[in-house]
Amino acid sequence: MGEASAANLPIIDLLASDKVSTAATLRKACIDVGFFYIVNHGIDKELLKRLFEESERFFALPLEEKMKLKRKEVELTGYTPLYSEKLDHSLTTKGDPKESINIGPLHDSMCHENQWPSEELLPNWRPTIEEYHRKILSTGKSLLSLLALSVNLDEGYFENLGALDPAMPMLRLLHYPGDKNYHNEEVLGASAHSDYGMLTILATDGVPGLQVCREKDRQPRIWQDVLDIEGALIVNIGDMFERLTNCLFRSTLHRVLPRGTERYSVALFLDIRYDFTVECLETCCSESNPPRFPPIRVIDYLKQRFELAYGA
Ligand SMILES: O=C(O)CCC(=O)C(=O)O
Ligand SMILES: [Fe+2]
Repeated sequence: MGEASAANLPIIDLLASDKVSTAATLRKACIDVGFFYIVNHGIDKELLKRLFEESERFFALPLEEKMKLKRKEVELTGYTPLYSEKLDHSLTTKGDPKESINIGPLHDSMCHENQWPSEELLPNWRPTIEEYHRKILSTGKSLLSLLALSVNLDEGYFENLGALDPAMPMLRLLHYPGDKNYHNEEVLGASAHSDYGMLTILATDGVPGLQVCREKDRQPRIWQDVLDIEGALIVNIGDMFERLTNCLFRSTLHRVLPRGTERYSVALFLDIRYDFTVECLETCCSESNPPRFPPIRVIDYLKQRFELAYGA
């Protein structure tokens, strides 16, 4: 595996005063690569530090403790042990060398029942995770307003439609233990995939590994490193948003390449109300560019995707 070049992703300032110009930069970023950094995102350094400390504490628990929170067959929430998930179904390897825990929406939800480690073992875990969950959801909602602007819709478009009532945020804490077989092309921390939902906001501990491939159909694939920028979070457009924009915005292929170093990351996968029907945005289609996909309910779409990933 040769050295990869840096992806040099654009930076979006969420507090910039000129929203129109920010939306234009965002539009270009989403059309070009579907990946970008955000700064002034409302999450302070101190919270991120606590979040990563709690994440380390959880993954350091004995497997037996973690397995008490194991993701149940029909649920998306809970703990997924090493090698249980394979993001690239074309691979013949046994699964990705990573473990994770998913925490679903904090509001009452019929769809997801959250499982928390015992307070005795990890007293600060739940309050820290809940604080981050709430704040990053709020960041995600600001970003959705900006994305609406960037496709020439009203800032309040998704909110006014009721699509965020409630929004469906899924927080995922990930741990890559640092695989000894990292020289093997097939053993990747997270194999090549695009994300399913609307958008993903990622915080990492700064350990490199994330890579993007701008042209998924080109062979051989060219991978670029997404380097850490102090204070910035990484955002990517998911397949559902790509679908909403009739493929104007890109849901870009990415992967995590293990470098033999332990790595932690926390991803927020933001989705809209599950019973909502997604169809092409009116500003993204025309007579000469008709919708490429039929309308589909969010829940039906996500189910299809998760069944493939978990081999359910
Ligand atoms: O850990 C990372 O940096 C990325 C994880 C990821 O792409 C995912 O879980 O979808
Ligand atoms: Fe991903």
